Amino acid sequence: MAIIVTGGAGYIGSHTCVELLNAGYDVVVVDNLSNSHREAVRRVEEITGRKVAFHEADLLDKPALERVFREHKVEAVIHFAALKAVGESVEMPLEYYWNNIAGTIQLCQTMRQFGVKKIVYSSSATVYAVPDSPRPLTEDSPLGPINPYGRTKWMGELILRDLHAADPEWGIAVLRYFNPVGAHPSGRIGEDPEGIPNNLMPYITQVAVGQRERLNVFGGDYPTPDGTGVRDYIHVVDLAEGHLKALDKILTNPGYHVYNLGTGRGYSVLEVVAAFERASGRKIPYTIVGRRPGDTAVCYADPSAARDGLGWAATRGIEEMCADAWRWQRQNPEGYGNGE
Ligand SMILES: NC(=O)c1ccc[n+]([C@@H]2O[C@H](COP(=O)([O-])OP(=O)(O)OC[C@H]3O[C@@H](n4cnc5c(N)ncnc54)[C@H](O)[C@@H]3O)[C@@H](O)[C@H]2O)c1
Ligand SMILES: O=c1ccn([C@@H]2O[C@H](COP(=O)(O)OP(=O)(O)O[C@H]3O[C@H](CO)[C@@H](O)[C@H](O)[C@H]3O)[C@@H](O)[C@H]2O)c(=O)[nH]1
Repeated sequence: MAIIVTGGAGYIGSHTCVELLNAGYDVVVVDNLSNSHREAVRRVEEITGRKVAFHEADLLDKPALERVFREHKVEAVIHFAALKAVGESVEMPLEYYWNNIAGTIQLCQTMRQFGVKKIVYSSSATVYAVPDSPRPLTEDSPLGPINPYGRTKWMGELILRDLHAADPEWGIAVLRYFNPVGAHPSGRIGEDPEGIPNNLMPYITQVAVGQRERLNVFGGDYPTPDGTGVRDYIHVVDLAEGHLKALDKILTNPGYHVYNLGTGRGYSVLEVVAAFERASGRKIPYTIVGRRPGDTAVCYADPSAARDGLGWAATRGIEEMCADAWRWQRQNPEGYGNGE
């Protein structure tokens, strides 16, 4: 029996494939490589010493998806495939709704057709409404994403909830990630953003390696201890392990489950910069500039539902996140390169 990983060539998907293979699962990756490289899957095989069944296919290509389900005996699906750039989603809402929503619907239709009713879904802390005052977000905090990308993640959740209400045989785990960072400790797989990174950690690592001159810190006047934004950074390997726990859960206990995956601890931008400097021995020059539109002051998880419901808690701290992000960047200054 195999697990289909959609988006398995991507950042979080590739790390999850490593954990699945190490735990003995057979892994089938479905990815259109729109934001990833075939090389990532080869390196997953190298790290684990196991083979991955790779299908270069788009979730919107129904016959291709059916071929995958026909070829493999599929037990469950972990669904990472999505477009994820907030700014781009504002410019291209139709592409985002089409890819993320139509892709999810078509995947679920095909699953139903082949009698596969277990799915782990990648959601995001971005589905939460901005709280009036900083407090840890629990799964029943008010929802209200403020950009098209966030709305696609939220709509995906609603579709899955309705699916479970209509057919309770479905086992669904919705995982709301906070801020995934870091890389596999081997330094062989990691985050490989195209162009100028939007996110803090890849920007910092590119400054450290000399590809960018200095970091712009977006806002120094937030109501936080040092004035910079606070986020709940989570090591991507902790996140990957959370997916295995979620898979165990739905394989043994159908239902509709929602869990935050975060550490419960927030770090400011300047705290991350300081931790990275300690981990890398490199100085990160920075300038404090204006706030980035759409950013909130503070965002961190209450991770207790995942602890109680999945027996999962993040174990890797900020130093390890920085050390692993740095090793990946240093060993792969061009990411996976310009190849496939
Ligand atoms: N990285 C984050 O900060 C973050 C935070 C919260 C949630 N998420 C969610 O986690 C998931 C994985 O994110 P990631 O950071 O690994 O992104 P990523 O871009 O590295 O991975 C997504 C993968 O999906 C593939 N893909 C996209 N559309 C596809 C389609 N229609 N058919 C087949 N493949 C397709 C891409 O080629 C890519 O390999 C996404 O659903 C994202 O929304 C990410
Ligand atoms: O060059 C940069 C980049 C970021 N930041 C700050 O660093 C923090 C983290 O920013 P970033 O890494 O972009 O993460 P978020 O803005 O928290 O958004 C991420 O986390 C959300 C919640 O999971 C997801 O929805 C988004 O897709 C994902 O980009 C924020 O305070 C930013 O203002 C900077 O100061 N300079």
